[in-house]
Amino acid sequence: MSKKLVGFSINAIVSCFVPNRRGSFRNQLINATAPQRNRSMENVSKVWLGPLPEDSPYVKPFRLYYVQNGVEKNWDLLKVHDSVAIILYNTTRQKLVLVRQFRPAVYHGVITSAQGNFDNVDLKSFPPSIGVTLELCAGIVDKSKSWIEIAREEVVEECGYDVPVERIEEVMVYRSGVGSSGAKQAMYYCEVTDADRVTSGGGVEDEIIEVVDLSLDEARRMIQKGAVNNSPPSCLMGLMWFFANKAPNCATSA
Ligand SMILES: Nc1nc(=O)c2ncn([C@@H]3O[C@H](COP(=O)(O)OP(=O)(O)O[C@H]4O[C@H](CO)[C@@H](O)[C@H](O)[C@H]4O)[C@@H](O)[C@H]3O)c2[nH]1
Ligand SMILES: [Mg+2]
Repeated sequence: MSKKLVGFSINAIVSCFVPNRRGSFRNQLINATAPQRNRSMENVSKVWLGPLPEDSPYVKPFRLYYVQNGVEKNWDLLKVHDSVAIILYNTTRQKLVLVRQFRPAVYHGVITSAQGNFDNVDLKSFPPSIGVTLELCAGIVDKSKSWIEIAREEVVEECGYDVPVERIEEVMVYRSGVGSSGAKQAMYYCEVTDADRVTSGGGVEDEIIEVVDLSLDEARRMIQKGAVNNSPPSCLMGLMWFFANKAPNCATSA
C-alpha cells in the first residue's frame, strides 16, 4: 500500500479509523448467539442529514490540484477505504452465497432520484426496504493484514464459513468510484461446503447482515437486462465472472 497521498499519510488515516472493529473469532461465536441477532435491518424509524465531521473514520474529502498541458486543474476527491469482495459458491447446496444489508447510501440515492432531495422523508412512502441491497460478501481494508486474510475474515464474519486462505482465489483487482475516490477493490472466489459453516454469519458488532443462498437460476435472473435492483456493479460483475468461468455446465471451453 502506498504510504503518502496529497499531504496526508494513509497510515495516519487508517490509524484514526476505528481500531479492532472486528472481534476475535471466539467473540464472533459469542456475538452470533447474542439476542441482538434478532434486530431487523428494516426497523428504521427516523432519517435525517448532517454535515460530515472532519474526523470521519470512513470518508475524507479533499481537493487534488494538477497541471495538465500547462493548465492548472483540480478535482474534488473522497479518500475512502480500499476493500475486498468475495464470490462465494456453496458446492453442497449448489448455491451462491450473497448478503443482504440496509445501505444508507443507497437509501439516500433512491430517495433523491425520486424526489430530488432528502428533505422530510416520509418513511411510509420510502420504506427502508428500498435501501436494502443484495451484494457479494465484502469488507473494507482497515487493518494491517494481507488482503486475502481480510477476505477470509469477511467470509466467516458475514457468512459464517471458516475457510483457510489457500482455498481463496484472486479473481481481479479494479478501481471503483473513478470520479470520486479511485478506491481499490480486490475480488476473490471461494468454494465452500456445508461442512465449513461454523456460525450463521451476520457480521460483527452492530452490523445487521442476512446471508442469502441464491440458486443459479436466481443469480442468472439478477444479471438479465432490466433486472438490476440496487445491487452494486461489483456484485453483478462477480456473478457474470462466475457464470463465465465457474458455474457447473457453463464454463467456457478452450
Ligand atoms: N462506509 C461506512 N460509513 C460509515 O459511516 C460507517 N459507519 C460505520 N461503518 C461500519 O463499517 C463497517 C463496514 O463494513 P464492511 O467492512 O463489511 O464493508 P462494506 O460496508 O461491506 O463495504 C465494502 O463492500 C461494498 C460492496 O462491495 C463496497 O461498495 C465497499 O466499497 C466496500 O468497502 C461496518 O461495520 C459498518 O457498520 C461505516 N461504514
Ligand atoms: Mg461488508
